[in-house]
Amino acid sequence: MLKKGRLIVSCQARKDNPLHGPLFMGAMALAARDGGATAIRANGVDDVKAVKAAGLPVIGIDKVFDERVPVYITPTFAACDGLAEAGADVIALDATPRERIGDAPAALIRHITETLRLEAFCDISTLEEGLAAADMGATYVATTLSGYTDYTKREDDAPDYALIEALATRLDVPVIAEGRFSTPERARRALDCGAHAVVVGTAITNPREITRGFVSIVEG
Ligand SMILES: CC(=O)N[C@H](C=O)[C@@H](O)[C@H](O)[C@H](O)COP(=O)(O)O
Repeated sequence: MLKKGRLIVSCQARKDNPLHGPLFMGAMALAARDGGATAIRANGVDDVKAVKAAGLPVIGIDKVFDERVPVYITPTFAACDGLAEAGADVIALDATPRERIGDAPAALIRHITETLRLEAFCDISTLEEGLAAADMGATYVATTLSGYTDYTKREDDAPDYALIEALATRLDVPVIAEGRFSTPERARRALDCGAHAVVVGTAITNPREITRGFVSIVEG
């Protein structure tokens, strides 16, 4: 079980990011551990193996992009199996009912919890999706996709505090806050809204985006 009231750090860098790859993501995980993170979220088999060296629980995902469908976070049994073999302790998946090439969320959750005997971390974007994920056997329900599905896209960059509160009120399974926690104050507020733990990525592990944020304010 991921510890309550703690910070989880997401160490991810896409191919176009100069920090892409297990060498840098492994180092990010060590830095996050030394800074007090309780767990690490990482993408892909190579990065999951690398971040394991930090000795913290790892939430593994495997982003598989296919332009025909919107779902890309751990869409198949094969992706789950690869992450389990790489040493993930928890597997995160897209648990929205959107069109996908791959396996249905309910089947993936069963595969993770019953066959692989790991924890299933369900990324959702609405209250209804969170309730459905819990019914399907989610170990955790996370707000990761709020603002990223067609029907939740919004202009502002604020985290979805109302969703955290609504989920925490309705669910017995732990609710994890993830997405757009760009300051320590925002992350703290997630816990005050009832989140079990909060995941922070960009604001801690993406120096390119952090630099962009400084440049836009310093240089106007
Ligand atoms: C929507 C989507 O694909 N989110 C991804 C999920 O793994 C990552 O790109 C995010 O960086 C992560 O959720 C952490 O969020 P933030 O970087 O805002 O702290």
